[in-house]
Amino acid sequence: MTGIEYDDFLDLDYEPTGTDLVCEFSIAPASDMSMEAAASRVASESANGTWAALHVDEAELTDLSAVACDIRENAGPGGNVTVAYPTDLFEDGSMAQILSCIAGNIMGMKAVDSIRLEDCKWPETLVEGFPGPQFGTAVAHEKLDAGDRPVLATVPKPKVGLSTDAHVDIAEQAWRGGVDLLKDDENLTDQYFNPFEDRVERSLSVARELTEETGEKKDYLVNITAETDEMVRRAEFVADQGGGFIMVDVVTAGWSAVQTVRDVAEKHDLAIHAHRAMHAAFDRMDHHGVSMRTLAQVARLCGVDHIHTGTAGLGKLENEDTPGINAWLKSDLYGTTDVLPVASGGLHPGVIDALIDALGTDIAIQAGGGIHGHPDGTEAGARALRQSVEASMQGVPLRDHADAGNPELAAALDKWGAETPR
Ligand SMILES: O=C(O)[C@H](O)COP(=O)(O)O
Ligand SMILES: [Mg+2]
Repeated sequence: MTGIEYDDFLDLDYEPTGTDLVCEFSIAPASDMSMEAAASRVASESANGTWAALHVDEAELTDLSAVACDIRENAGPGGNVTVAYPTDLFEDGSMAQILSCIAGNIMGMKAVDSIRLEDCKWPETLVEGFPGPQFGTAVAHEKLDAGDRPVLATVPKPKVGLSTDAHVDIAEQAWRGGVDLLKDDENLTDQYFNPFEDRVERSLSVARELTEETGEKKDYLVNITAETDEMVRRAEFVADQGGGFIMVDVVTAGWSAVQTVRDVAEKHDLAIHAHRAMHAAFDRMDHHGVSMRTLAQVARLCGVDHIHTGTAGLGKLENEDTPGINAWLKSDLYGTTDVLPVASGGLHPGVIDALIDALGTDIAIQAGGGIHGHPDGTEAGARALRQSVEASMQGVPLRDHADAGNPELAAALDKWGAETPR
């Protein structure tokens, strides 16, 4: 018999192996607990331990213990802890099971006042169990005609309440003005004022007309978010109607549902746009929860092609490490396809130069209010966005480009300047 106790989960001499999943946590221990005591409890509870010392017949047990192997204390309370998990702890290809370990019970333990999962280093053996994205950044030329510029998208506003007629009319103007993609908002799914099937059928029919008219491929990020079987049905409907993209609210729908949709997407050659509504419930507090960086990693493994990663502080959302997250999404991960990061939330033509400076051109830019709030309407707003992208890519100051025969950009700059909205 062997006794398994909390101390067994702490080994500061342990070097993680190439098959360990290595997680970085920031931890504030409970006031009566040392960092070592809190770290060993975190490693224990997230792997195979519990609060009581256990007496187990070693012959009957596969050792799946995690190891708290590095502790860096901060000047203030708490610090960072590295925990290494053996791959065998995890079920192949089950994101739900992985998260129930590394971001499960430990988030609420008394042993820590707060705990945040900051980052993960994923071993190849775990990554191989997931499909990863099908298209990633390649959507810009494989499914669209964006070339080297950012992919441009717009969400009709108000986000809900528009009739299908109004929705399709706005879509037509936006496509004609120069965006590549119409996008549903995160809370527009299948409501009576704008039913799913009618909206999809009519919008995609207009997308085909505008593709013909403009010579640029136009498509639609259709929000299929619903109960999982219904999402599958909606994805199939989009494919039947000739659409190339589906959108899922990945956090509210759940990662297992995303995994199911990923399989269906492959059968129908659909790219997946991930909206992250509710992410901030996990990642907004810098001392507790799960970082957006980690959520983005999870999304890439589960196989989304695009994901929202913020606006580097230039839009309406809280500033976050958008450049760092985007770099991870495009980094080498044992040959896994990359992900196209989406900048969205309070963007308008007057901030596009700064956005491209911060994030480069290999992104999607979504502007809702920043297009439809243009003084001359949606089509002018879309033109202004496109002109702003052109200027930024040529290194021409936005005002100079506006004055050089781009009145739509001039009107947008007169209205918004370079403000970052709140
Ligand atoms: O879903 C989104 O990303 C938004 O609806 C952003 O809208 P906005 O561009 O008007 O802020
Ligand atoms: Mg939205």
